[in-house]
Amino acid sequence: MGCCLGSPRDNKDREVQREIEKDKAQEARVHKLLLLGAGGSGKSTFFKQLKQLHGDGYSARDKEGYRKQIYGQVIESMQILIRQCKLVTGELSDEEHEVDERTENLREGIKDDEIEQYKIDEQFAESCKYIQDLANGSAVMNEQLAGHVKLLWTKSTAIRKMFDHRNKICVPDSTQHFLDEIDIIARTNFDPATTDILLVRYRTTGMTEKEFKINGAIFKICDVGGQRSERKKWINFFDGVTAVLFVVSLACYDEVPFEDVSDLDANVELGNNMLESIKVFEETLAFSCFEKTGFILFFNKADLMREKIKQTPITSAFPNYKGPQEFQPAVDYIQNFFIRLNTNSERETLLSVSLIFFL
Ligand SMILES: Nc1nc2c(ncn2[C@@H]2O[C@H](COP(=O)(O)OP(=O)(O)OP(=O)(O)O)[C@@H](O)[C@H]2O)c(=O)[nH]1
Ligand SMILES: [Mg+2]
Repeated sequence: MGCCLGSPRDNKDREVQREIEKDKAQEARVHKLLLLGAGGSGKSTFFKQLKQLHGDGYSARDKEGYRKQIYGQVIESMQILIRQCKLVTGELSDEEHEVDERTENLREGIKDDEIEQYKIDEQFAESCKYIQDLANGSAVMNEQLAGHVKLLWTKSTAIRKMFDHRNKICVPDSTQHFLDEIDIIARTNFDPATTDILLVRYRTTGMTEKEFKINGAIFKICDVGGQRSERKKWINFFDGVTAVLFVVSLACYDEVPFEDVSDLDANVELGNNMLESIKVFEETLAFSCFEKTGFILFFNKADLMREKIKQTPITSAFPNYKGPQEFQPAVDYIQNFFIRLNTNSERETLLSVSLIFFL
């Protein structure tokens, strides 16, 4: 036997060692980027955009999932709009009313002599009942349902008026897009377009990861849920993170957090999504495992903010802001506010980027 030939066992060990080293080298080449941010800030939308631009696009299975999410959003939004109209006009039974006690702040935004305008006309009673009777979490669509949705959306002034308060009742901005297109959505062969896929609102649970090759470098991007209950799981994904991509919605400064509307045990003290976002950012910066981790801040939903600032000043979240209620100075203020929250000089400089949205 030649001296350089080892036993089969030695050979096997060497092979395993080689495999481990190969894996390590491969891992070292992969940059793990963790998408963090409060619920609804736009993490999954960014992830979907990457999938479209740098991944293999959306499979038939993905599209089937998005189709259901769109049906779910249409139904849930309509149920909320009907329910809130009934709440403000005092038409809910005592039992139902109790559940919705926390949305009383909505009443503050409506003058007493305007309340009657939120009463859904009797002619829409059947449509309201049909939609309200659908089980929680329904994600179905058919001609009859689409007919009821369309009738309420196009003919009921109360529903339209309630939609104007969507920031307080957790109806996503993008619901308008889907309600306007209800005829297309209801077709049996409805094939969601890229815009539909990017606009659909679906609260992430758990974590989704995917590798992307961008300009020769390999990035593993991890998308997690940002709702309060989801944030408790974040720590499980902190291993080996190259950088945190922290997403902030510029348009959330007048929105009530989802949990403050839906969770009876929630601490509603904050009551504002921008303050929630600031709190989450501060908490994330404070994790000891991120002491030397680079942070990239993404300021998102600039298109919505540009419109919103014409009506609503940012002082609802930033009472010390003294600048003009105009897009650019307000955005500069918000970006600086976040950047200054990083007091750790050892951490790589925060980079502030505005996401360019797809529309
Ligand atoms: N108009 C507009 N809508 C946006 C933009 N970014 C995200 N959205 C919409 O905002 C909603 C919430 O976005 P998501 O990506 O689901 O938010 P998220 O951070 O993943 O939320 P969670 O999964 O709950 O943590 C979706 O309906 C998106 O289509 C934007 O730049 N402009
Ligand atoms: Mg998400």
